[in-house]
Amino acid sequence: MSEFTKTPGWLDWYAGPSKPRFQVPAGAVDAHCHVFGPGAEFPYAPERKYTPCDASKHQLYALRDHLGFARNVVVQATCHGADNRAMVDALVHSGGKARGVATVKRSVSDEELQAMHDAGVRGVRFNFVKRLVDFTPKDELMEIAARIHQLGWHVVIYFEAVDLPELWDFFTALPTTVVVDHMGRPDVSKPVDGPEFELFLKFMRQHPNVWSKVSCPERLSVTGPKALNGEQNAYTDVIPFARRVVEEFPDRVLWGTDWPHPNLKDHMPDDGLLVDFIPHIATTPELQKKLLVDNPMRLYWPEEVTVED
Ligand SMILES: O=C(O)c1cc(C(=O)O)oc(=O)c1
Repeated sequence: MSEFTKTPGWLDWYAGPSKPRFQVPAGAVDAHCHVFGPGAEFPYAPERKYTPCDASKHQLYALRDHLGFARNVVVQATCHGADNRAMVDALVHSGGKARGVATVKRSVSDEELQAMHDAGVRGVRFNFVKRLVDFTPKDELMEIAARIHQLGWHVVIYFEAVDLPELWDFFTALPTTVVVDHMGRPDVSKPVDGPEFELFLKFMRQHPNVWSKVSCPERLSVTGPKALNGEQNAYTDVIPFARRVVEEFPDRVLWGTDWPHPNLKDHMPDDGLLVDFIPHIATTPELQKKLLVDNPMRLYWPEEVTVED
């Protein structure tokens, strides 16, 4: 038994998800998901802002198989702080089918970085969402970015759309590939061609090293409908935003389930129905293959990608 008590109101991940109607292409990668603990084996960090339910690597890999994915990218969840043991353990037990994104502090040693590299870590995550993490000075983050750049890793950034103007100079100074979580969390009640989302598109347009995950419609949607009870047209208000990014930057987009969906307050989606959301935002087989196979393979398993002339 874990000694941890879940945050009040915590929603557990959806047990018994439906089988997706949309069949993902062969070799598809769920490029954004997490493990939580289990807390008894990998304790949650003292500085965490929430205490989740457990969500183990075995449960994650069972979901991968059920949904038809071939691989995962396991992103360090903030409830584990900079203690990457649960994430690294998941990579090590994936049979080479998972790579990871870590959270590190300035004090991390070169040996620790190399050990994480050997386990399959290929990026670090910088989080600017105030409800999730305490502030880290930008000079510390820039120092980390310079170090992990030498390992060929990239930086994943998580921020809210309203904070992009203030973070712009820092983001555009990063020396690595930069991957934005969940499209920079647009307010989808605002127009897709309005100034806020236009700034995000400009960020990607002007900086070819910037990629975006077109994930988390369940987090961004205001009007729904929710991916529950067989709903095949879920989260319609998010579709124009995600489709816009996929169509303008087809070679720089990634998709992930975000399982086990930390901090959802309203509902917990059926992950099978989340997969059925994909063809609404990547509308052709070509776009789907780039989103789900070619792009994540290029970023996370480049040694397996053969370059075509
Ligand atoms: O919006 C969130 O609450 C959230 C949290 C985390 C995390 O705690 O790592 O990761 C995500 O991708 C999203």
